[in-house]
Amino acid sequence: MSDTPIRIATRGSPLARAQAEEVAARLRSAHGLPEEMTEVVVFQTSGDRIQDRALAEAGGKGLFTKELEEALLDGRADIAVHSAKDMPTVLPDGLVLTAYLEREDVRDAFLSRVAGSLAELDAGAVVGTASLRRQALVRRLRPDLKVVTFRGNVQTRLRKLEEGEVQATLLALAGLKRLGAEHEATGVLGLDDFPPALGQGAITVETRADDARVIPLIAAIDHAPTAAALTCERAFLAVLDGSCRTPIAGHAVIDGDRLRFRGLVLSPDGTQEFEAIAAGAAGDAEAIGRTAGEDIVARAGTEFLAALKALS
Ligand SMILES: NCc1[nH]cc(CCC(=O)O)c1CC(=O)O
Repeated sequence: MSDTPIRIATRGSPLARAQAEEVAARLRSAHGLPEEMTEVVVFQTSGDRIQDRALAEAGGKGLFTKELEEALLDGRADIAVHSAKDMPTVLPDGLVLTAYLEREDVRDAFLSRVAGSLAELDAGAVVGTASLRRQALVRRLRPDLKVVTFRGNVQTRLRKLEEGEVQATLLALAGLKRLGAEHEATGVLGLDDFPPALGQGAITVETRADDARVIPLIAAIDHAPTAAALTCERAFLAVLDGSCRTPIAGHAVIDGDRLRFRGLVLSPDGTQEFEAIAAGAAGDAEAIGRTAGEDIVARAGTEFLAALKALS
């Protein structure tokens, strides 16, 4: 191997940097590389610049990845580290997802200073979240709450919670854990009531498709069960993801060589939902996800899905 460092592109948020450092550390330990062989390079993305509106309004998917992918394509970086949840289902030509690290807890955390759980919030209490999935799931469980769009990094959100701007918010437990801020969670939401976003809790590594030096190095840190789960979830999303305005949730679980999947599409107000449950061999991950997506399209009808698109 040449002794040129592997340049690792990341966003600048504390969570993104922590994830990039984790990939760097795993790469060094998998291959016995010295510290100076990995170099984390920070890029600002549009998603980081836009702070005043819901991301779906600003263009949705791709906002956290585009600038990192441009850096890969023009050779300013060798790999890009992303939250799998933020990855569009279609990548630019010439780029591939080469590895997934072992998945963290996929569940959402409930954070509040005034209630121990979503069920304990007073009627009319304000819940802040920018995620259409979380908005729809909250409304489905508690139509009496007031749901508002709420952005910013974890620190900003905690401050707004402290100042009483909202009575509760929801965040991925995985992100809190990676930031060493798990203690900020008031509680953890159950998977039945609160299925995660496709890809939640998983870190993925993107490379150039023709990078013969880096691809074998990255492949060594891939976690096969996580990769199978994510292949299923991304296939499901690819069928349904006509619009980033679609509240959509789902989760594949690998148990030995078996895969179980549950996917859900909701109306934004949480009153309508379409669920698909599927299982099969882990080796058929992609087909299971795709079939589950097609099953929902068939039942929900293009009309329901088109109505969601029309919202954007
Ligand atoms: N959309 C932002 C984003 N992308 C990934 C995570 C958390 C970490 C993960 O799911 O792996 C978050 C923040 C959140 O949803 O709380």
